[in-house]
Amino acid sequence: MPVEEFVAGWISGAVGLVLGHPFDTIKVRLQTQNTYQGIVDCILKTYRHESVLGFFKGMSFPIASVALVNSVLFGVYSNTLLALTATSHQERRAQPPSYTNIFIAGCTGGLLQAYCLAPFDLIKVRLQNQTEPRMQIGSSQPRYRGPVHCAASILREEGPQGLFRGSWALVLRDTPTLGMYFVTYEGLCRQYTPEGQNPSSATVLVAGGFAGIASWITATPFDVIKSRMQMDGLKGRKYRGMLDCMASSFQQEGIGVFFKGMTLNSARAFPVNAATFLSYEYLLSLWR
Ligand SMILES: C[N+](C)(C)CCCC[C@H](N)C(=O)O
Repeated sequence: MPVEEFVAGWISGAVGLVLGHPFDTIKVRLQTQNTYQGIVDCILKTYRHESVLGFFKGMSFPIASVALVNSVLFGVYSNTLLALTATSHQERRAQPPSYTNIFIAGCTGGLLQAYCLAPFDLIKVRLQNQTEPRMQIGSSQPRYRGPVHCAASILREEGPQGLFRGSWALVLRDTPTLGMYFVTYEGLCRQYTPEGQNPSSATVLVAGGFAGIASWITATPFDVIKSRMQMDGLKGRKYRGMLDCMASSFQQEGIGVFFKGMTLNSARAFPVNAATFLSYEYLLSLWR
C-alpha cells in the first residue's frame, strides 16, 4: 500500500472533518447544555462569546485520529466481507455480496472503530464544551488547556477507564448504524449503476452523502446519551450508568431529548461522507 495514497486518504478525510466540525460543535453543545434556545441561538452565542475560533474547539485530536479510525472502519469492513463472501473489493462489482453480509461486515467495522474512537471522541466533546473565550487576559481560564492536557487530566482525575467514559453508548451508536451506512451506500450505488460497471463519481458522492444522513439519523438517540455520559465525571457523577442517563434525560426533558442535534448531524453528514466515499473509491481504483 503506497504511502502517498494513505496520506491522501487521511487528508481528504481531514478536509471533510474540518468542513463538518462547526456543525459538530453546535450539536454537542445543544445535546449537553441546556442554556441554548436552539441552533441559531447557539451559533450566535458561540460567535459573540468566542468568535469563529469557538466553532473549531476540539478539532485537532479528531484530525490526528481520523486516519486510524477510518482505516479500521473500512479495513475491517472489507476484510469481513472477504471472509464472508471470498471476494475482494475489485471482484465485488461482478459478484455483489448480499445485503445481509454487507450489514454484518459494516457492524463489525463499526464495533471495532467505536473502540478506537472512544478516547479521541471523549476529548473532543470535553473541549467543545468549554465555552470560555480563548486567550483573553483576565477572563476565567478554561479547565483544559488543550487535547494533551485534557487527556492527562482525565487520566489523573478519572483513571484510565475515564478515557472510555461513554464508550458503551458509542458502541451501541455505531455498531448497527454503520451496518446501515454500508447497506445504504451499496444499495444506492447499485440502483444508479448499470450492472457490472463502477459507479460514477456523482453516484458515489450522492450515495455516500445519503448513507451518512441515514446512519446519523438513526444514530442520534445514542449520540445524545454518549455525549452526556462523556461529560459526566467532569463535575462529579450525575448518572449511575447509561440506563440511568437515558431514564433521567427522558424524565426531565421528554422524548425530544433523544433527537437533539439531529438536524445538525444530518447537515454535517452529507458533505463529510460524500467526501469520504469519493476518496475511498478513488484510492481503490488507483491501486487496481
Ligand atoms: C455511525 N455514525 C453515524 C454514528 C457515524 C458514521 C461515521 C461516518 C463518518 N466518519 C462521519 O463522521 O460522519
